[in-house]
This record gives sequence, structure tokens and C-alpha cells, in this order.
Amino acid sequence: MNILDKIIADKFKEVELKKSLIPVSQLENSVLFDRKCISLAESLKNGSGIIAEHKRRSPSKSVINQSLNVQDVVKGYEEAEVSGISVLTDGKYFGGSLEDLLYARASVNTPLLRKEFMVDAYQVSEAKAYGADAILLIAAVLSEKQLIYLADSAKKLGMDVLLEIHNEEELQKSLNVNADMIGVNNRNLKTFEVSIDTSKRLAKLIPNEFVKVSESGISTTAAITDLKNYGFEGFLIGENFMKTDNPGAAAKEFITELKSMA
Ligand SMILES: O=P(O)(O)OC[C@@H](O)[C@@H](O)c1c[nH]c2ccccc12
Repeated sequence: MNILDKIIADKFKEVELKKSLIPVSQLENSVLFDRKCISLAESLKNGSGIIAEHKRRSPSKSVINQSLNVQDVVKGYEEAEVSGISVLTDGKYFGGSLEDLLYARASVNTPLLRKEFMVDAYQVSEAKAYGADAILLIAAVLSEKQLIYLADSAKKLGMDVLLEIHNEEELQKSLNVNADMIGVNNRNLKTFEVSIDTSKRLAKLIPNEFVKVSESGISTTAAITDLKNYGFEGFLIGENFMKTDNPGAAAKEFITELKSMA
């Protein structure tokens, strides 16, 4: 079993357990469930295009930063004028939680992406109840049918959908999904290999109705300029900011540099 298979197997168990503890009706009755979402896709088009991520650790890097407070991090990101903030909610492999998402929501108005391994519509309802504006769907772990169903579930609740692919085959099964954005993950989740060329190769195959997002392994403003030439409007950056003592300040410096290049 590769790491992705392990994560998904654990996720199925986790979701079943949660369903037995908190019925979906309880999620639907929560305060944030009726909150109007802010579109992440629109925000990307109108701003810096940076989606900054809150990520404490990952299977590929182990510890990135365990000593920060999520509220400070997201406030810093908002001050830096990021277009969106991604909050990892997986506990076992990434050290995140739904509480992180809730605290983030209480701290900022910037669109929030729930970064999670979605396998069940229950998690889509959770995302809404804990304040997300958008969800991630990973084509590598879902069938076309599941992708369509989960995306429709999110759209019904007013959330945007970022659909993640990393090869041609995954793009093929994504074309009929009601997603707002297609994200090319430069990191292969099975081998952890990172190559920005993956984004460049797949860019021309992605229909224009989707906002194009490049994910992972981005650490320079030059990479962004390069990716913009391939039609990308969104750039998901985690480790490059989170490895510093002050991710907000790092994001601010990065975005200031980006602006000076435009
Ligand atoms: O830290 P990086 O290399 O900047 O990557 C951020 C983000 O793209 C990455 O965390 C990610 C992309 N897709 C995912 C799916 C699940 C978990 C994590 C991810």
C-alpha cells in the first residue's frame, strides 16, 4: 500500500466513526451552515492569486512547523493579501483538525479552502458547518461518479470546488465534474516527487471554463511569473511560508515582490 492508499483507508474509518457520533442533521443545524460563502475562484481572479496554506506537518516532510497558532497564521496571511487560505484538517498525517478551520473562520474573511481527503458527502457538510468556502476533491482517489456527486453536494451548499489532478488520465475523468477550479498538483501524492513541469504540461489540456491552479513545490516569484504564462491564476503555497517563524510576514514579502514585478 502506498501512503495515499493508507490515508484513504484511514479516512473511511474516521468518517464512519464521526457519522455515528455527530449526525449530519446536527451539522446542518449549526450556525455557520447558513453562512454565505465567498467564492475562492473569483477571489483568485481579482487578487494576488496566492492561496497560502496552514500545514503543520506532512508525510513527505514530517514536521514543518508545530509551534504556531492557527489564528495568528491566518491573520498574517490575510494581512499579506493572499486570495485564499487553505487549512489542512487531516489529523493523523498532517496534524490539522476541523477546529483549525473553525478558528481560522473566526479570525479572517478571506475565502477558506478545507484541505482534506474527501471520500463522503458527510465531509462536505462538515466543511460547510466549520466555515469553509471551498473544498478540495482529489481525482487520484475518487471515481468520476464520486467526483460528480461530491462536487454537486458542495455546489448545493454554495461552496466552490477545487478539483486536483496530476496526470492526463485524472484530467479526463474531471471534465464532466461541476468544479470551479482545476488544480495541478506538482507533487505526486504516491511518490512525493515534485515537478513544476507537471503544471506546464497539463495546462494546455485544461478547458478554459476552469480557473487553473498550480499546487505544491512553489517557492519563488519567478515560478509564478512562469506559470502565469501558461494560464495559471491560482498558486497554492504551503511549506515555503510555514517553514518560517512568521508565515504571514513571509507571504507578505512574497506578494510585495510579485506586485513589484507586474
Ligand atoms: O507545501 P507545498 O509544497 O507548497 O504544497 C502545498 C499544497 O499544494 C499541498 O499541501 C497539497 C496539495 N494537494 C494536497 C492534497 C492533500 C494534502 C496536501 C496537499
